[in-house]
Amino acid sequence: MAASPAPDSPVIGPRRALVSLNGVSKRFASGTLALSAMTLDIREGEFVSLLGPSGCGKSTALRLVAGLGTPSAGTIDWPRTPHDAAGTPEREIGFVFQEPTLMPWATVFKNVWLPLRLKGLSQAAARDRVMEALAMVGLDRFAGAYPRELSGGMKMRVSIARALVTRPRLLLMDEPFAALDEITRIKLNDDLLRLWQGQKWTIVFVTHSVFESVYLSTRIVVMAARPGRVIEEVAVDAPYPRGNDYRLSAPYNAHCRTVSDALMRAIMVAAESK
Ligand SMILES: Nc1ncnc2c1ncn2[C@@H]1O[C@H](COP(=O)(O)OP(=O)(O)OP(=O)(O)O)[C@@H](O)[C@H]1O
Repeated sequence: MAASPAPDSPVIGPRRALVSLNGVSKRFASGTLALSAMTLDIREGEFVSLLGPSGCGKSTALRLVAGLGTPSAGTIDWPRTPHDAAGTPEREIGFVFQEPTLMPWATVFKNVWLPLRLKGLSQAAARDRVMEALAMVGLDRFAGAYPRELSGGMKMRVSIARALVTRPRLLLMDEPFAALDEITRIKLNDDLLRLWQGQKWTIVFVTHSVFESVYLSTRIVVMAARPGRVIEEVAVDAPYPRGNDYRLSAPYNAHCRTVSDALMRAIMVAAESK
């Protein structure tokens, strides 16, 4: 079975909640109950994946955590984050979408500068941080390039750099690698883990892939649809750093089987509630 986590592994690291969802539901104006009574603590340093079939509310949950919309019921609490005078938490988040959504007319540098520019930082004042973010994703030599000159994987790296440039504590990633080919995806999975370990972020990662979730995560939240809800949680106790040996190991396969079984149960529960 799985080896014990290393002493400094995030699996057994600090356990304080950075953000807590308490009975969060979301019903859209169309009447769709996208999320029903979701309760989940995201603890500092965790890599949590939300896994489930299409329509189970993964993106809705992520968007609510980002403050892009409000819950219809329940609360999202940031117990360790300062709040402004109106009581709004000063979320320090970065958001990465499935599409890189880069400005085609702007250089890589200017794309990554955007969040700092919106905060009022001039190009000169932002330069060091933009270059630092580009170096993190291995693209500092491409600061002057335009998106059309980049491969799909490079565009996604730029999108990640743009999310990192504000130095967020929480990185929210909505199926960021789903549109990439297998080899690029494996490479970006490895790079993301390396960055996560180095920078000690907290990550919430939405995916459809059992294999990707087991490779990356400390914990996997399996969700079902109609209505969107949490069905099971699976802790992945394999130590980091994880690499190709882990991908080919018996513990990895065992975790994939456990998570795959949970996903099948989620699909069946949703089918019964049709
Ligand atoms: N703005 C909206 N207005 C109305 N319904 C919505 C809206 N956004 C999402 N939904 C519905 O809410 C449900 C959950 O959607 P959501 O996108 O969160 O699921 P998901 O698990 O992320 O799906 P996928 O994996 O396909 O991206 C779906 O039935 C979807 O059609």
